[in-house]
Amino acid sequence: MPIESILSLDGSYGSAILALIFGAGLLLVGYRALFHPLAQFPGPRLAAISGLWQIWHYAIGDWSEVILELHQKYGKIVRLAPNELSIVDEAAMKALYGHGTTAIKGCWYSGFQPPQAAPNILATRDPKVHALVRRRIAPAFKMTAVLRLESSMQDCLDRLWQKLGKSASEGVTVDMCHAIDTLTWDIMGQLCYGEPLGSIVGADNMNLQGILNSLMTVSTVLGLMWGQLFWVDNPVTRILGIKNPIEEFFNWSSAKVREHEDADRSNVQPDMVDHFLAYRDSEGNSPSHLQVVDGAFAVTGAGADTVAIAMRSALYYLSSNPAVLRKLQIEVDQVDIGGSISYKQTQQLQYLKAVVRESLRMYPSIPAQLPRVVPAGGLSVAEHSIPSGTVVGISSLAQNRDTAVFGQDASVFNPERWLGAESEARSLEAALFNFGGIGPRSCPGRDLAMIELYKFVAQMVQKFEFELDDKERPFSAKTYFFVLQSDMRMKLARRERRAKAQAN
Ligand code: HEM
Repeated sequence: MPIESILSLDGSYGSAILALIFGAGLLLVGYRALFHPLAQFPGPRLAAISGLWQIWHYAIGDWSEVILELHQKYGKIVRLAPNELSIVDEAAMKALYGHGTTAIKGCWYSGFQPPQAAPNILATRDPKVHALVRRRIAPAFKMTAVLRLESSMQDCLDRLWQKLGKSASEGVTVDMCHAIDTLTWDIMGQLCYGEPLGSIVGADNMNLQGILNSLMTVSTVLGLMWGQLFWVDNPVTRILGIKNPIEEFFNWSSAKVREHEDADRSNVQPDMVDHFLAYRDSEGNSPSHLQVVDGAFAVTGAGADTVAIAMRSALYYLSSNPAVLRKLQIEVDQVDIGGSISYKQTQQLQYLKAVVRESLRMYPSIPAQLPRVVPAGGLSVAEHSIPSGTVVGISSLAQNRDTAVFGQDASVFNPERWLGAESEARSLEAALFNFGGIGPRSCPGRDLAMIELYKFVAQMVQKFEFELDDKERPFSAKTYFFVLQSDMRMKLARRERRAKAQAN
């Protein structure tokens, strides 16, 4: 056959194939926009026809702003991707994230599963596997176990107060992003591995937080893409020696657990890794190295930055609302007898509790929707019926500002809303969505986080006057699962009243 005819044959095949692909693409777009079961729900047009719209916003880190604007513009239910909806609805929240839910996590979470590890507590989608993993780590999170570690927590806080006191005396502004990061990494290190980790946050030799931030960025974006972690973990990346943050963070956790396994720890205060190692299943079997690493990996990854964000949120709202700060100072001063305020003392401070709740409500550490798959039988939201198999999620940021629950001032920082009748506060509390609900996949670190938060805010207010250096631009923030904040500069001064109280 002459070469020309082969070419022409190839050419016409080529055109036909192109035309077919183009036609199929058009059909798919038309179907998704007009005939798909989710076509009835409002949302950006591009989001309805392709997942690329959401991937783009996840990649540029502006999802906090996007998800709020979407719900303000379109209402309770918004279409985020061809098969995904975001919902603001208290009843749906309970159905998806409450006790007894049968909604499993969406496949986005597989982007958080380290390839070489045991099933990860956050990423595992199978409820039976998850229940076993959760049981293994549960003893370390009991309130009694956590409270036993309060003095280690206080040591970390005292180190911070010393550093901040020095900056206050020298009159230099402090980057509260870095200062609080070192605190929460110190606490997390102390509680999980028995040693502070704050000094290695951002340090050149071991930028642990930098690795975690890259992990969050990579997993958040790749979780939405076909192939997920294959993009960063494949033969080519391995030959080229391209570093994969998930593997780096995993290897670091594995080495830390190995140190515990190799040491004689009979005479030390047990930390979380000790609790994980001590676990025995119903047949008396101890966990494998990889299973213990999974616990340590998840706790270190989830337990430091989330709390740091919440602490900064409280400082931000306090310094932007001087009357609230003043009222809190007066309350805190009543229990200030010179030493550091304990967790038990914080529980007598009703205004402190209101301030912490309100700042968590306004600025959640994990603001994006947490995707779940609608189970068999579908999900009813208001007058809509959402078919099974649809990916749906509730964003804490949008849910916590639902005017139907929190009133017309839902977007205003107002701690007073928590100070009404106890039943009213309880029902507001039940409508908050900060810790992933109260079901099987909710946050096991909630109590620990609240202890850290109450102690930090009470003691900061007890010891310092503080204000934002630049009120117009308090800090920078990008959202990659967590909100990654940077550059929050504050001016500090030691509190006069304390000096007087001590002199008396
Ligand atoms: C203010 C602080 C915190 C916030 C706002 C927070 C929020 C959350 C949320 C929303 C989830 C559910 C995630 C999802 O379904 O995708 C979660 C899960 C989780 N959190 Fe937290 N968290 C905080 C502190 C902590 C701490 C201190 C620890 C550990 C020491 C921790 C460990 C975990 C773990 C291991 C999971 C996975 C649970 C599972 O899937 O069974 N968190 N957290």
